[in-house]
Amino acid sequence: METALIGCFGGICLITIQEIETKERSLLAMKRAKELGRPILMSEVEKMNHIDPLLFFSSGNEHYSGERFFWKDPKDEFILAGLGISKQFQIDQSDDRFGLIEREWKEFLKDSLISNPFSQIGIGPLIFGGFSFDPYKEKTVLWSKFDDSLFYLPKYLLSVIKGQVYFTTNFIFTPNDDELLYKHIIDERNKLFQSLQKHHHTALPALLETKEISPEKWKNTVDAMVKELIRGPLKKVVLARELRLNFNDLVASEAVMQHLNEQQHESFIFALESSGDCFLGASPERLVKKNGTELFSTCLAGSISRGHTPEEDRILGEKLLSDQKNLLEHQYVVEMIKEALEESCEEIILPDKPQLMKIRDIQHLYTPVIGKCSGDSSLLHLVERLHPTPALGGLPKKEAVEKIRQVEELDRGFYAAPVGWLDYEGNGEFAVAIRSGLLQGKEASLFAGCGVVADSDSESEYLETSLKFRPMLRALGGK
Ligand SMILES: C=C(O[C@@H]1C=C(C(=O)O)C=C[C@H]1O)C(=O)O
Ligand SMILES: [Mg+2]
Repeated sequence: METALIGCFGGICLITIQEIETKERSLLAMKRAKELGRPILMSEVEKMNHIDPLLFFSSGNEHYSGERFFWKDPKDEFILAGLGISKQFQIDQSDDRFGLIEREWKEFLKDSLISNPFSQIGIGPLIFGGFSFDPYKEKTVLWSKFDDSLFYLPKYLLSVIKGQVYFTTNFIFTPNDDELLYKHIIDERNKLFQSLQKHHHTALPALLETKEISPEKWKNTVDAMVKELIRGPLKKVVLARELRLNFNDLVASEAVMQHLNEQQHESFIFALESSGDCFLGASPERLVKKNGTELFSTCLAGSISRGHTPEEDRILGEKLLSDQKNLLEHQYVVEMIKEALEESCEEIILPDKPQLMKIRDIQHLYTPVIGKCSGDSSLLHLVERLHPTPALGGLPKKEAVEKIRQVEELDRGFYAAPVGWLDYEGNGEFAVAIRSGLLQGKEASLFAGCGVVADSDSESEYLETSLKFRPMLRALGGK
């Protein structure tokens, strides 16, 4: 769509054809809201010149602080940055939280006016958010700003897809709104564009203290778990722990995002703000992506450190590829993901042996999965079937989650759970929120876990979790 200028005088552009269309559409949306007696969404997509998505995210620090999200895929081909909350979707403890989010989103989209002339997924109205790992785990104050399921439709969405920039504005008209709302939104949007001209650079405060939460107790829990796994019937349980960090000033999410973006090229980079806190991370693990009838998932489990030299690194990789304990840890994940996807897929492509995924601080066993599903398969239903895979929960799934609920000291919140987006056409992508942390003012919590099997040794599992803290720790100025 062209943004044709009708009149520009002395650098001030008065009105565009696009604005006239927007105004007409907004009058229609207001009329519809009054007739139907409920809120109506009007969403518009425009093509833009290049805007740095992190700059866009940062530019929201004044007016949209606490209402921002960010998402980038490992290939840098798909980036989303959202500012402001047009509509929030949240659900507390429920057995049907995935289905409820999906139904509420579909219901909300009914009768909406969407102007999107581009055939591209990830533009136009979409919700971004995540789920807690286990809604039945006793809540602590740590995650008080996040509900068990929390998504929002942003007011403004920047999508950078294979270098092309799209800008979506989402307006909601209620039966009581009049033209003033339209004017207000246009003013607000103009202010947002003006703020993009400014340079936003936020430095990180100094890290004063890094505290491991009960490491000895954690190792004892792993030892006890190993004994239980030897007895059966549980085969694998993932146990996680926490680091708590203190800084001399407030930690701005954009400063951490900047570092993650520079330091973690091979990962999904995500951030979700909620009421002043921010959950963010750099995860190498895709849970599921849906693009039309194509599905993509990842089996990722089994880990070893990187070498100091290329030769040492190669030897470590070879060792991982033939290590029975790690291969078993991985195989459990492959079997479960295959079974979960088979229900919705006509065809699944899955290599019979894992390969290596090498990322900055660690290498993993990795099996990519591709599936072909029927067109009406729902992404959130797939997320529900998959979460948690034995890479984050264990095997059997239900018993492992119950065991974690019972023995793990940590309140996982959104850690190790699905985080991602769902658009108005049912396409989207979810990553597993690992290598992540929660920013809370002058403090932060980091999370890391590992797959415990009958063959596990608590000291090496402890060291494995230490490697997994590194990406977030480095991004926060620690070692
Ligand atoms: C649980 C985490 O990572 C998961 C556990 C792995 C393992 O135990 O080998 C490997 C990759 C992830 O699926 C984490 O990073 O916190
Ligand atoms: Mg492991």
